[in-house]
Amino acid sequence: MDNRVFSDGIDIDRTGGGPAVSVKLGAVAPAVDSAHPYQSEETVRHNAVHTLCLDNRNNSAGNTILSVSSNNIIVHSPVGTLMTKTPVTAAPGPNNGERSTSCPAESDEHMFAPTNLANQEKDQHLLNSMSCNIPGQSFPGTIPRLIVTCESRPGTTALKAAGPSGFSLDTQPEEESPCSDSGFGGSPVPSLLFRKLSNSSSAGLSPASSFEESEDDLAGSDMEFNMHQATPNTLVGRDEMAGKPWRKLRTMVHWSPFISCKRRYPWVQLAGHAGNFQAGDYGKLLKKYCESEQQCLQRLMGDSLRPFVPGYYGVVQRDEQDYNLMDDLLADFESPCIMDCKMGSRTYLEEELVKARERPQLRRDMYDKMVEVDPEAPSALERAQQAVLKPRYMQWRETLSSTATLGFRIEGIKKADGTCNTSFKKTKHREQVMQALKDFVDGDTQTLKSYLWKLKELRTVLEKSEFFRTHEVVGSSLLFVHDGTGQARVWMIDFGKTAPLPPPRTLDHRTPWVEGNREDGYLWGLDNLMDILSDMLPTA
Ligand SMILES: O=P(O)(O)O[C@H]1[C@H](O)[C@@H](OP(=O)(O)O)[C@H](OP(=O)(O)O)[C@@H](OP(=O)(O)O)[C@H]1O
Ligand SMILES: Nc1ncnc2c1ncn2[C@@H]1O[C@H](COP(=O)(O)OP(=O)(O)O)[C@@H](O)[C@H]1O
Repeated sequence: MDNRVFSDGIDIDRTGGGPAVSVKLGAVAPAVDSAHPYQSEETVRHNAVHTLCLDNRNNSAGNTILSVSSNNIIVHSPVGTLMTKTPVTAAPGPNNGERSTSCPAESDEHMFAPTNLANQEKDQHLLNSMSCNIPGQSFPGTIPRLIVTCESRPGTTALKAAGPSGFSLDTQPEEESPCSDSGFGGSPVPSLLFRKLSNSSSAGLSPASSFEESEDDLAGSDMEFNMHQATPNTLVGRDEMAGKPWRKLRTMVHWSPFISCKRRYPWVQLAGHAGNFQAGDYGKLLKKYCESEQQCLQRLMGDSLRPFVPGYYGVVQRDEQDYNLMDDLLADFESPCIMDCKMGSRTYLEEELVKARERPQLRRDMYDKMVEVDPEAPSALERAQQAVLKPRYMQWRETLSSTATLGFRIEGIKKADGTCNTSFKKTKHREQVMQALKDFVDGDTQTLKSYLWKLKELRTVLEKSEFFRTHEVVGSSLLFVHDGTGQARVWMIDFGKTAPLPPPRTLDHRTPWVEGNREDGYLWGLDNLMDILSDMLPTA
């Protein structure tokens, strides 16, 4: 991770398709799909409190002042809020300072360097009114460890690569993609659709189900486009939408404009960054290249966790953009039900926190997302600045959802009928999570049991995995997929923020996080998730 480049990762793809893919870097051995033997294990309740720690270490940059009230700890600029959009220079990376794409991002387009206030008097008043009032603590010039707010086209693929072990995937001649006539993959797509979905949420094409009100906002025009492009079998048509408030359509799964080449259904992206995925060859997927993810996937192919991650096939290039080529986990399912669960008690890397201290960047987009969910959430200063720092936003998201209290959160669910819901930002309490899970499995006990079984297998393997012991796994999700045939599988996805630890350090993934220990709460979250699933099963 030390070499990681924090770039915006939002290299907007407007083509929706392109010419042949050519392999650029090393590949790895093909994936296996074997199941590990089940080993019975008691569900563990994690009693440790994942405490919210505050750190008052000094910030050498010295250009921020931390204000703390009983409910908020806020970082702000010394005297100003008149914000000037300031381009952010990505830190030089290992590849000649090139910016990597798709990695945990700090979007230049949303960033503002704090500058002087237009109205110093007003802001001085703000600063005064927000001065530290936690007894015995003062935080001059710092960013805390934790900032807490109270609740309130498919193309053809030529594959030719050799991995470090000499394994190679032979070149295939370029050939016509089976998807090329889909009308999806080859069509240019309006850039509007590909704005960064930092609402995390991708396109749902059908009304959100009734877990809770939508919080995000998709412009009507986005929906217009989606609906015109939607295939009838999975997407809800205009008539069906009649009478439904547009609000209900806001947080829908980000529709990725391609059809799975294997089953020929519209591929679904439940969370993550817009424009990150493209169809690969038969049963494969292209995800925008991210160096840290590539390294993880490559290592995982040689780890005991291999059956629980998408098979990885190396880096390929399409339209001058690098991609990681991996299995499409939906490819073997019929009308799959999908759930994305982000694991862990923390969703940002420690290094992001350090960076935010050293080079604070105000985020207008995150402020907007915050206000949309809870207009009361921003502090007075944040309101004045109309922006927040990324860690502050991430921490707010964590405490708003079940991340901080349960060590995981539901990001999105798509059901067999095509309906999607990504409005789980405020799904925090155990009962709310249970309700969402119940809805996901449609009350089917057998599916619940299958998932619990799979999670037990996964936990057993995680507890022994060399990869897992030696990596900080942040922002990674479990992808749950089942269908009407009785298949139910769980995979680990998204390793963009998974970082190797400096040897000989290891993590147990259950110890509560304090800055510096790099613990991520992954297994604590898994314990809790399994405990909830167990509780949902009828007693014998
Ligand atoms: O879920 P919402 O509220 O939309 O917030 C998102 C997620 O936290 C993303 O994390 P993840 O990718 O783990 O889902 C994060 O991406 P990264 O931290 O990966 O960059 C986005 O940061 P920005 O990419 O900086 O916008 C942030 O805006
Ligand atoms: N290998 C895969 N197979 C099928 N779907 C996937 C796969 N990887 C990701 N997805 C879908 O894309 C979404 C976002 O994936 P993720 O890797 O988290 O993207 P990002 O790095 O942009 O956050 C997931 O919620 C899931 O719906």
